[in-house]
Amino acid sequence: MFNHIKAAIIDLDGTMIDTAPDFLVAINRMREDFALAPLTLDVIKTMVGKGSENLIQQVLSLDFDADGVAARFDDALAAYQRHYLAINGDHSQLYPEVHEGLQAMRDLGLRLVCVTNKPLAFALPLMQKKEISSYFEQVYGGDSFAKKKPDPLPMLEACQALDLSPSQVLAIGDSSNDAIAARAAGCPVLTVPYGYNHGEAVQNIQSDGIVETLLIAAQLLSAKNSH
Ligand SMILES: O=C(O)COP(=O)(O)O
Ligand SMILES: [Mg+2]
Repeated sequence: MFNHIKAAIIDLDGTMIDTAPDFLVAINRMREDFALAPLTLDVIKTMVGKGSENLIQQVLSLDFDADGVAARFDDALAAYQRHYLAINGDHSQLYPEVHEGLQAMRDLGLRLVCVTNKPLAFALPLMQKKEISSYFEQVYGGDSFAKKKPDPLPMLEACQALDLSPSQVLAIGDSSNDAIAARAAGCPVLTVPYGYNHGEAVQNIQSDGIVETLLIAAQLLSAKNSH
């Protein structure tokens, strides 16, 4: 299955960086602005993965009905974005073996692209700050295309920009979003078990395997490529 892999599309939040603590601070500052009680990290983790708009929708829905959410949505999103940009990366860290895994993939000759549902204006400075930008030839955010993961569009656009067929491009992510998007695009996909999967067990994700770290993913690729 991994014999012809030429590139990898790697997810950001929950796959390379444990950003839930950043989300927690930004969301709770926004909630404070609206005189709402703070949320816990465990609750935030179930809400991350489908982009900022979806996150704000879920957060407001805890306290307001559909009309109440709609009335506050624009102001809440703007407040959240302001708070997030002010602390972006301060409370988050790389998962174990991310540098090693990315370097091992580059050493195998793989081209690397990041496809995240995070807005590009958050993703780019965060990746710079955590010193992983240089591994990637391109980064696409949740606002780079007309649709986000789990729609296959971002994966298809990334493959087209690489000038590779989806079967030559391995996706690696932490959530069902990544796997659904990858499979619909025709990319093989691996799952890391330590991220955020909307509060669902990672074993329920329809993927081609679970890899404990990005370094294990690279080792799997090198083992398959040598046969
Ligand atoms: O910002 C999000 O909703 C999650 O982004 P991800 O696609 O990098 O997991
Ligand atoms: Mg993710």
